[in-house]
Amino acid sequence: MRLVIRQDYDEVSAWTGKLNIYKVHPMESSAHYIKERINQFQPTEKRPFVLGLPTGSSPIGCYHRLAEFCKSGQLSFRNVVTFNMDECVGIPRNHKESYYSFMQTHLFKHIDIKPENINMLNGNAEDLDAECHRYEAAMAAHGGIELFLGGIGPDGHIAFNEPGSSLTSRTRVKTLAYETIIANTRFFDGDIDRVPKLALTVGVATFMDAREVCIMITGAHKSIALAKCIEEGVNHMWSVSAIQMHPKGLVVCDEDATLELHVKTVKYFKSIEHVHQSLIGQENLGLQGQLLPSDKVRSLARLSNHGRTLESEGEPAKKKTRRSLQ
Ligand SMILES: N[C@@H]1[C@@H](O)[C@H](O)[C@@H](COP(=O)(O)O)O[C@@H]1O
Repeated sequence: MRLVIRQDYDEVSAWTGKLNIYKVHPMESSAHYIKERINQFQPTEKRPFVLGLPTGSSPIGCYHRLAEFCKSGQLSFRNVVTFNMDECVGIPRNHKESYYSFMQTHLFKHIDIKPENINMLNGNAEDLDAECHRYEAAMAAHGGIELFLGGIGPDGHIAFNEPGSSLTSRTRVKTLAYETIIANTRFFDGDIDRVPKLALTVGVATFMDAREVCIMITGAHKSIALAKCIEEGVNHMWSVSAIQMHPKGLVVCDEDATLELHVKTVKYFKSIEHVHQSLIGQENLGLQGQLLPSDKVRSLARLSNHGRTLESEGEPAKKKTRRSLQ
């Protein structure tokens, strides 16, 4: 799993062009990352790129940047098929707080996606269980999800997989946690009676089945969840922690979200990114395709080893060990 740390929400959403202290390659932040993935895939009508999408405040900046890419001709959604991860039960589709409306407002009406390529769960279906089965079958019929983008709640849930959700869960009807219902009153004029208590959601296993997953985590209020996700074991009480089992998992977070991580963990992932960029993003380091000079590699290695004794420039390890034993 990779952890990419950006300065703030804007940098997590989309690289803005300004350099941060780590001078990291633009494609690493969410919108650029998605653009690169879709463009590299070279989707066609017969072989579309299948993208999983979340709602919430976390992806809004990323969606706006994707729309800009589309307008400027750097990206097209013509051969992209999308599957949203969840939907509330019992809210009319055109209600301003339905996830359908959210997606129209923030992404779909600004891009060139074909309406028939948009897949969303129907929270008003007569048979909700059958609707969930239909959704799983539709994803499978498209060969599965290529890249699933996600956000999390402060309690570490992905989609609506509230704490205690089975890590093998599939798309299903879910009762929302009291905290989530309270959090959602902000969308319903503070009136708890109007807040949906049920939702349809992809399962943890549905999400993790994607060939690649990318989770955006911003804000100090999600820092405990990030620490649980990164530094502790896989645990159904923090469903996002299942990402540890994913062969291609990426978490993009801001500095605020790292508050509860060990300094050592933050330094470790930053140093890994340095080395990674030295191999794939040379232009940002001013290197035109050649490998980093050895002194740079040595100083990066020192960083990534958290201060453990390392051979220093030109000095054999043996000599250093002897000296430190004296
Ligand atoms: N079902 C959604 C999740 O998919 C989302 O990740 C979470 C956090 O939302 P936000 O990004 O606004 O913090 O809210 C809801 O619970």
